[in-house]
Amino acid sequence: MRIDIAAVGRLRSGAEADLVSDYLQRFARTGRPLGLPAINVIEVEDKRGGGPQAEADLLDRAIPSGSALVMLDERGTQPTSPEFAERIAGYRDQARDLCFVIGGADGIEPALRQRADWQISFGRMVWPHMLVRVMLAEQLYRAATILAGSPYHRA
Ligand SMILES: C[S@@+](CC[C@H](N)C(=O)[O-])C[C@H]1O[C@@H](n2cnc3c(N)ncnc32)[C@H](O)[C@@H]1O
Repeated sequence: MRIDIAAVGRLRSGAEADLVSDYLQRFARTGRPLGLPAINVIEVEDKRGGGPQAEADLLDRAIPSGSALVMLDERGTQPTSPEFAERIAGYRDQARDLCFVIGGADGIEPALRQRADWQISFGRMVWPHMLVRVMLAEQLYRAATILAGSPYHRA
C-alpha cells in the first residue's frame, strides 16, 4: 500500500509547513507498526494561470495510477474521525493504494472530482487549501492513533 496527498500549490516554509511535517512524521511513527506507510506529498503548480482544468491535468499526471481517490471538497460527506480511521484501515486491508486530492483556489475541476471514490468535507465552510493540508495531516495522524488504540483521540 502507498498513501499520497496530491495537492495544488507549493507549501513554502512557515507555520503550515511545520505542522504538516510534524503530523506526517507522527503518522509515520504511529502507522508503521499498523502496516500503514509513510505519506508522500505530491505538489503540482500551474504557473500559467490555466485554472482548475490545467490543475486537473497536472493532478491527473501526478496521481499514482490505480490509487483510490479521496477528494477533499466542502460538498463531500462528513465522516467522524473513527469512521475516517476505519475507512483507511479498509484500504490497507485490501492492499489498495490511496491518494488524497486537495484542489487550488477555484477547487477541483468537476470531471476529476467525479472520479472520486470518496469525497470528504471538513465542514460546509471553505478553508484555504494550505490549512486543509494541515487539517488532513492531523486527521490522518488521529486515524493512526485510533487504530493503535492510543489515548490521543478522546471522544
Ligand atoms: C479554497 S478551496 C476552493 C473552494 C472552491 N470554491 C470550490 O468550489 O471547491 C481549495 C481546496 O481546499 C479544499 N477545501 C476547502 N474547504 C474545504 C472543506 N470544507 N472540506 C474539504 N476540503 C476543503 C478543497 O480541496 C478545495 O479544492
